[in-house]
Amino acid sequence: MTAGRPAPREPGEQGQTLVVIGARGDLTARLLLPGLGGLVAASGLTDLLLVGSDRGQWSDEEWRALVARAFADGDASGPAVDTVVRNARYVAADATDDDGLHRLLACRKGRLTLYFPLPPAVTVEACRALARTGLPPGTRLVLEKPFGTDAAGATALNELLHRLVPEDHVHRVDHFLGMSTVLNLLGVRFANRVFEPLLTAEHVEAVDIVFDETLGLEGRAGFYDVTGALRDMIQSHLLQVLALVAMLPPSTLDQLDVRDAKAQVLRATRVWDDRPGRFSRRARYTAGTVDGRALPSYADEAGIDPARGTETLAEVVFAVDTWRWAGVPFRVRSGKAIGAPRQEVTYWFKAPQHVPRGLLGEAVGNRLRIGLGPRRLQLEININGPGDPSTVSPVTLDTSFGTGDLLEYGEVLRGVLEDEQPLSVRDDMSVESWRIVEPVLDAWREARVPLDEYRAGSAGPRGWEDLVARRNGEGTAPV
Ligand SMILES: O=P(O)(O)OC[C@H]1O[C@@H](O)[C@H](O)[C@@H](O)[C@@H]1O
Repeated sequence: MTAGRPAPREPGEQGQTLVVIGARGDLTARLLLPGLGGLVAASGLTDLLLVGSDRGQWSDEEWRALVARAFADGDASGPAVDTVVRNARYVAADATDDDGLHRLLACRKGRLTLYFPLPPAVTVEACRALARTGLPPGTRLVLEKPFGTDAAGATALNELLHRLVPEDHVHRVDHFLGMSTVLNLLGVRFANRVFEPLLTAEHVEAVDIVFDETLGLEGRAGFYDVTGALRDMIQSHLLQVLALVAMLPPSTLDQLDVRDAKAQVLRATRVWDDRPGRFSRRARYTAGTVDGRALPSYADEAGIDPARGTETLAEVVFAVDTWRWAGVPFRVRSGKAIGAPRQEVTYWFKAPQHVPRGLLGEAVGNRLRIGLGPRRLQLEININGPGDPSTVSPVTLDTSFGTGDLLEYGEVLRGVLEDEQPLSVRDDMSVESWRIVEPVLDAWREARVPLDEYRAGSAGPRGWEDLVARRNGEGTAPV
């Protein structure tokens, strides 16, 4: 998506420094560095100083060994990769403390990018400390979700960030926006005359955005138990996907055009009928087996407070109040520890308005399914099968997407290092996403929606076989 052009520089700048604050955290080794390794290998980026920083004492050698392992995990090799590993440095520092920050800032060469793969409260503390110490001109800040914990928190965080750097130097990372299939939504929708004119309320009955996973808690109790599926997945990644699924065709792929089009969708999005008590569901898993792995009940996982009632599966129906989508339910769901999980966007087309009398068989409404994993596109249509030519039955046209050259984090980091922002979440969107889900969080806090249960490895709670359907604002029958 990005053009591969060199990032603009401040006068006199040479090279760039990427400081990963929280370098010894899980996300750094598992996702960030493998993605960065692929990017370094693909772009031949040798003038990058990669600085790891964390509270604990560590040597440069220990950091370099971690970087080398993670780059190898991302299948990255070659001279540029070796150079970046060889030059990498580690600085022991507490990023919420002025002395630590001074030590960190002193090691930079060229343009500075500070990456915070940290919990929101620590990121805020670090930004407050940066506001005291000051930042070299041209510094870029990179944040991981969640961006605040509610709309007021996101607004306050944005104000704090804007005291440090202008908005166009802030990258709010959402790695779903680096997924090749998510990026493919743009190609599928806007490069095909046969799809885009039909993706409107006139022809589409409902849109589903589902991202269920086999993964359970995976040792992330500290983060997940105060977050839950609604905040972890729907408020962030899936509302970003919804914006791409529903946005008007942008004039160009420039960040301004794409982000304006997405922001317009988010501003128009609200819980269906403004009734979160009715148009949302939540559940959590009990003990079971997923992919041959035995999982304990969520409530029995180490570090969990069962009384908190955190959901591991959430479903919400949204309306997008625009001419194009008026009356079309967007059913968004994400769950953990789901057997045979679905990860896809589905446009459900209305039935044909007239099927000629005499045509036999069952003409089903067409479906366009865009797989987020596995990456494929399926179009369900009606044709006549073998035998009577006037008898129709459904068939599926099925094709795979090409994979991207880079891992998701590599794609996102390319935007960061090349100073392009179409894949990052703009300040206004970070607040809108909270505004959209807050009525659901309130309804759940007030116990207006029961917390259901489902066995780990099952498809979800009994009675949830179909997504919540919303027709004329009533009923729970499938569309
Ligand atoms: O499938 P991916 O790329 O790992 O993305 C899903 C993950 O996305 C993360 O942002 C969530 O915090 C995780 O809970 C989730 O498992």
